Amino acid sequence: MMLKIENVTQQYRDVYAVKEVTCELTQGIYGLLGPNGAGKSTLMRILVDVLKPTKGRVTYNGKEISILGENYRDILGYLPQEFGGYSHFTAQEFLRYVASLKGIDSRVAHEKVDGLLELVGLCNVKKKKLKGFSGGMTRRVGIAQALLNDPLILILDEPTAGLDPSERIRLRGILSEISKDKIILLSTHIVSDIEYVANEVLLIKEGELIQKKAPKELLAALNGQVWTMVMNEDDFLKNKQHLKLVNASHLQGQVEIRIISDKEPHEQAVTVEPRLEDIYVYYFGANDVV
Ligand SMILES: Nc1ncnc2c1ncn2[C@@H]1O[C@H](COP(=O)(O)OP(=O)(O)OP(=O)(O)O)[C@@H](O)[C@H]1O
Repeated sequence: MMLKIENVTQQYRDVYAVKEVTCELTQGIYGLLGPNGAGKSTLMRILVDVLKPTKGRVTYNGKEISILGENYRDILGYLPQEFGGYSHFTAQEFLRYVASLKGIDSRVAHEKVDGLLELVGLCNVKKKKLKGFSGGMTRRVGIAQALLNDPLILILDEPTAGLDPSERIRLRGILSEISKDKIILLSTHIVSDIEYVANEVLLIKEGELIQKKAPKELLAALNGQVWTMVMNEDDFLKNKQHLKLVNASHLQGQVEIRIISDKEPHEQAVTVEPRLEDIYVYYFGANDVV
């Protein structure tokens, strides 16, 4: 099972939404991580064949996905970023409807739908209309519809958007459970979504794939470059703009900072074990640490 992305580029006038992305995905969970506008949704839309790239190609087991057409869609599950509508349907009706569009036999579909409602924790509200659902509940319906045809390739665009922490944890469990025979690609800009489940993390910046590694390898590369120290507020304010800051905790005139630096930033600074959040700041910066 191999999804191969070769020199995939998507250009809008002078903007490259995706630029020369080349990589191979085999069985496992991949986390696509990048800031807003990095090109995650565009790449995913290309991978599910709703958008034809300006350049490059995507193949599944050696065959171009656009040529595979229906055969490709049969093994594909997709949660788009904007998932909604169908507000007058109940959750169960909606999933049965999608199942019929996917050509699933109605008896099989009824069982499948109930199983998936159970899996995403919506059994007790299956007869309620979608218009009354919270953002997190709607997202879970979206995840269920992507799973209806037991896809071998599952593409989830920000599946955790709107989910509360317990729903996020539940989703991570579901993904691990079903990943044995699938290629799962999920996008997010929230590091903790993929820290525990992704076999590999793909970092995307300004349309380019800048890293594709196991979380452990990404973390190892930052060893010795993550530091913490305590400084007073005045010094912090003076030096703040020169620091690659991951976190700043203010307490009684003092600030405990966590920073990335390839050299010892101060004699009192101590190195700490890198986390994926540090990786994010290292590659993408952080402009909202105060
Ligand atoms: N149809 C389009 N026309 C013009 N520009 C586009 C179009 N679609 C995307 N872009 C641009 O391409 C870039 C990548 O967008 P994309 O939505 O793929 O990013 P993203 O990583 O999914 O962001 P977000 O996390 O905010 O959803 C952005 O600069 C966006 O403005």
